[in-house]
Order: sequence, then C-alpha cells, then structure tokens
Amino acid sequence: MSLILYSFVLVAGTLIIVTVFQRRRRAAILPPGPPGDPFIGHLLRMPSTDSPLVFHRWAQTYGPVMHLKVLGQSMIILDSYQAALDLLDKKGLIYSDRPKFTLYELLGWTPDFALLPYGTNQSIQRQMHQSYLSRHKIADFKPTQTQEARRLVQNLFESPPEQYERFMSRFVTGIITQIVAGHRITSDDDPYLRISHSIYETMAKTGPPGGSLIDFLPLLQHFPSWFPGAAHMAIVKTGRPTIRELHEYPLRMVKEKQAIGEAMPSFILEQLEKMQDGDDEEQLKGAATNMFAAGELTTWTTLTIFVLAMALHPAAQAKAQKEIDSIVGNTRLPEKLCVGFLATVPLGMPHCPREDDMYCGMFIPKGSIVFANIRAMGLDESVYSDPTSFRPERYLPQPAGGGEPNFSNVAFGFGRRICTGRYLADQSLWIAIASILATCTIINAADENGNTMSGITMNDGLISHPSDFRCVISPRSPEAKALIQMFNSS
Ligand code: HEM
Repeated sequence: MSLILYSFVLVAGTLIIVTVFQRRRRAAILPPGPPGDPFIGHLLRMPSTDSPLVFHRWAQTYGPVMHLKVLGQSMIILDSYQAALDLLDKKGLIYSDRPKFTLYELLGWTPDFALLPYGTNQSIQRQMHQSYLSRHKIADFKPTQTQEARRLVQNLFESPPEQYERFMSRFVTGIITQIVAGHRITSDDDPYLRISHSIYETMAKTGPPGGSLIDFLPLLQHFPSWFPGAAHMAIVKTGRPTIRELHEYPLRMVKEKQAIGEAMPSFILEQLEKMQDGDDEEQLKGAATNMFAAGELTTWTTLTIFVLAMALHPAAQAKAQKEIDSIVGNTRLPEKLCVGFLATVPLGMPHCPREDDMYCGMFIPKGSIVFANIRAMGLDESVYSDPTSFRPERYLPQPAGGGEPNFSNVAFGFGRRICTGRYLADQSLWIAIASILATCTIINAADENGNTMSGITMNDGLISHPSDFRCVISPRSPEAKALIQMFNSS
C-alpha cells in the first residue's frame, strides 16, 4: 500500500472512530428523561394539556434537568430554580438565543425581538425597551395607571359579572396604548380593543411555543390545514392579518398625529424623534409590537388570577384590605401573591444554547429548546412549605411571615432575556390591586346549578389564563362608590 493510501485510510479510520465515540459519549451523558420511541422520540408522549405539571411529575423521577427528543430535536426541561439560574443566568453568553418557532413566524410575529436570536436587531429593540421601561422611568406612567385603575373599578361596579374580564383586559390595553402610542381609549369600539381581542383569540388557539408539529416539521406549512399535523395553518390564515395590523397601525397613527403637531408623548414618538438616517423603522415596529404582545395578556391574566384568588379566599381578602386601609408599612403583599400564586407564563419563553455545553456531568446539545418550568419552581417543596396552599404571608420576612423567596423573581424569566416590562407590570398590578382592595368586595359566585368555584383552573398556552372566571364584585361601602365616582367625574 502506498504511503498516501495508507495515510488516507488511517485518517478516515480515526475520524470514524472519533465520531462514533463522540456520539456514544453524548448519548450516554444526555440528561435523563422518560423513554421515547424509535425515530419519533417523545412525539407521542408529549402532554396535550397541563404540560408544566406533567413535566414536573416526570422530574420527580428523572431529576431537575430532563432531556426529551421530538423528531430529532432536543428539548431540555429545567424544573428547578437553581438549574435555570446556573444555565440561563450565569451562562447567559451561551443560553440567550431563542429557538426558531416556525408557527409564530408564520403568524406574523416578526421582527419582534422576543423571538429573535441574541444579536444586533434583538439588542437594538431590547435597548429601546430598557430605556423607556426602566425602574426610574416608569414613575412617569403612574398618573395614567391610576386613572385607568379608577375607571376599571367604576366599570366593575356598574357592569354584570360576565363583563369583568373584559374590563380588566381594557385596563391593561388602556395603559399600554397610552404608553406605546399616546392614545387614550374612550370607547368600546376603539381599534386597539378590537386588535387586542382578536390577537387574544388567536394566541389562545396556538398552544405553547413548540406545541405545534409545524415547529418540528416546517414542511407542513405547505400543506392544507386538513392535512394531519397542519391544522395550525387555519389559525395562521385567520390570525395573521390582525397580528400584521398591530405592527403597522400604531406607527402610522403616531406619524399622522406628529405631522399635524398633535402627537401625545409616547414610546413611538420618542423613538421617531431620536431616529437618524439609516435607522431601520422595522426595529421600532418590532419593539412597539412587543409591548402590546408581551405586556397585555400577561398582566391581564395576572389580574384575573388575583381577583379569583380573593373570591376563593375571603380571609386573605379581609387581611389584605386591612393592610391597604391602614397603609402603615406600605406592604406590597397583595401584588407579590398574585404574581407568584400561579405562573402566568408557566414554561417561560424558551431559550436556546448557541454551543454545546456540559452541566453537572450532563451534555446539553447546541440548538436544544430549553424550557424553564416556572410553574414547577413555585411548587418546589424544598423551597416552599405546602406549596399548593394559598398563603400569601409566606413571602413576608420572618417572624411575621414565612420568609420564603419572592416568586416574582422567577415569574419574569431569566438572564439576558428577562422580561423588559417587569417594572411596568409590577406597578400596573400594584395600582389596580390596591384600588380594587380599597373599594371592592369580591365574592365567590355560583353557576346556574348553584355550584361555587373551588379552585382556579388554567388553560394551556404560552400564556396560561383561567379557564373559568366567576365572582361578584360590589362596592365595599357607599363611601367607596362615591369616592370612585367623584374621581372619575373630576
Ligand atoms: C405580569 C406580567 C408579566 C409576566 C408574568 C411576564 C413574564 C415574562 C417571561 C416569563 C418572559 C420570558 C423571559 C425569558 O426568556 O427568560 C418575558 C419576556 C418578555 N416580556 Fe414579559 N411579562 C409580563 C409583562 C410584560 C410587560 C408589561 C411587557 C412590556 C410592556 C413585557 C415585555 C416582555 C418582552 C419584550 C419579553 C422578551 C424579552 C427578550 O426576549 O429579550 N412583559 N416576560
């Protein structure tokens, strides 16, 4: 054998051995997980409902870092706060990309930075949010939030129970619309209310990110919606026009007002005024849309959870009202409890490692879809005593309370992709909750068969919303009612 041929065989042989060895090594040390099927992996075992709770149950057997595989795509489920912190936060340089979610792109959520990989456009948009929604800057929004909260309470007093959720949603949309576009909602047929309602309907049908077969087999987008696995294409057809409208309408309206000198201060106006030749307007559209898309449903859902929790736990309601009445110590307990009680974004927004990584001897492949199971973190018995019981005082410092960690640290996600609207959401919720507690009594309501609610059930989705909402809200006293009327008429 010539020397050249000999060398070639040697190199090729070594490469094959190394590749086989590496594959075996990786397969051997991937994080544990339930057994899958050949070729399709866990496709048929993926939970169709309650995924965060099913994953949490699996984690009791397989541990806080689990590996699943669907059609060749690795998924990592982080069930503990420590694992999420170690990877998504401390190794932020590696874990700050987003996976590609074909369904969300087809729906028209581009170029929104919440879905973009870590990089230039993502950081331009994130920077726009951070400067406008900073802890310091949000003080400017208090008057708007207070005005909307008073309007909310009056609407709750005057409307039948089946309208409560609609008015709570309007409270949130009213705030975001003023902040993003300087527009105040004054009528029920406002375009922003129509757009946000239509988007909610779409998002309620899409399921969590990675919940669609189209994400794993993008080829399915070219098939009709009746084709097995392509059902979501029907939602794309109906939902996409309004999602695109949300990208165009606010900017167009602000520009029209700006041209005639009537634009009110807003996020869009400030960015337009800062814009220089060569700046890409698409980035502004993405950032503005993200405030609506990421801020409305999350804050609204958290508020509905709070109201239901108060209806279900009258003793906690009375205690919180007493604290609000006295205001001594200015505790912000009610807001903490509603952000922490049930996770609004139960599986967070998935992260994606941009390179292979090792964690506690386990191999995390580059490109995996990494979910932080936020819902599970609130159920961790090593952190929270009797985690499923409703005990808001658990978050208070000892000895008055349980001294347990404040869940809102987790509810807003991790690392370099942590929620940019967390201070705004916190402040909107605090103002709404304090206003409701100070002026309203919330009681559990019976259905047509006389049954009252016994707990809160959440539906599935990127944002999980209560599936049943029943309660009756009335003024705590004639004085409270008069006070709200007086504020709103002045
Ligand atoms: C109670 C209300 C809210 C909750 C529970 C919440 C929760 C979350 C969570 C869990 C994430 C994923 C973070 C991660 O990837 O680790 C997130 C991301 C995000 N949130 Fe929120 N959020 C809320 C309100 C808001 C508001 C009011 C806004 C803006 C006005 C907002 C804007 C965003 C954006 C833009 C992202 C993506 C950040 C990025 O990818 O870099 N959120 N949020």
